[in-house]
Amino acid sequence: MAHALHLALTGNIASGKSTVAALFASHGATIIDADLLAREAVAPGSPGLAAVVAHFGPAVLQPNGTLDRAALREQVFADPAARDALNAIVHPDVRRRREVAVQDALARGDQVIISDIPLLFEVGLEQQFDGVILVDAAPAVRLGRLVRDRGLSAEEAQRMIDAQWPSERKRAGATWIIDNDGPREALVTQVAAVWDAIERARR
Ligand SMILES: CC(C)(COP(=O)(O)OP(=O)(O)OC[C@H]1O[C@@H](n2cnc3c(N)ncnc32)[C@H](O)[C@@H]1O)[C@@H](O)C(=O)NCCC(=O)NCCS
Ligand SMILES: Nc1ncnc2c1ncn2[C@@H]1O[C@H](COP(=O)(O)OP(=O)(O)OP(=O)(O)O)[C@@H](O)[C@H]1O
Repeated sequence: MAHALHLALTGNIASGKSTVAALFASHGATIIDADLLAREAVAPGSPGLAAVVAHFGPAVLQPNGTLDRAALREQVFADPAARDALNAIVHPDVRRRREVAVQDALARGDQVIISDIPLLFEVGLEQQFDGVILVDAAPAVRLGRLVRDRGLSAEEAQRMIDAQWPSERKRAGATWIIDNDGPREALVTQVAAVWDAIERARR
């Protein structure tokens, strides 16, 4: 009988994970997005936000009480110790939220659950999944997207790229690899091929 699978989707910043996740969703996958869970963990009024302000100071708050993401980003990508401190505040909560979301999906009878986890390998979570889908693109391509689509300076974009493992190391640990250096259209066929392989693995 077919059984449910819980897969991880990962890839370095601006590789195209969210774009690929949307394509998997159109095939029927349930997507659990760690970046979204990380935002919930520091929502206004949350203990997570209070912990961030206690550590980083009130300068990371906007006048309306929400997190000033750009201000925090500048601090954490300039300093590995600051990044570790932020990760230690946010990651345990993200993990709890993901476990709840996975249990909810399984209880609904969802058959293909894909957790989008940017830092899967850095954090060492890859063994917890039935398979790992890696989205990859060359650093220069990703840098271009960060500058073009997110309005970052080249220096800040490079610091974010440098805060993650090089993709060679991630490719070695992936079950399936989707290359996204080319046009968006090239993703459709690659995602369909991985989806077929997932369906075969469920049987
Ligand atoms: C530093 C923050 C405030 C910057 O917010 P911003 O809106 O600019 O970016 P966003 O959250 O959309 O993240 C964009 C990408 O940055 C990269 N990134 C984010 N945090 C980290 C980190 N701690 N280490 C390495 N890369 C990271 C990921 O590739 C992520 O997809 C935010 O990224 C954050 O709270 N990070 C800590 C939580 C975390 O680790 N998130 C990543 C997955 S759980
Ligand atoms: N093949 C492509 N060609 C051009 N632009 C692309 C392509 N794939 C994705 N993009 C764009 O690049 C940016 C990053 O893509 P996306 O948000 O899917 O990546 P991500 O890996 O989820 O990023 P992040 O790590 O920042 O969350 C987006 O603006 C997206 O529209």
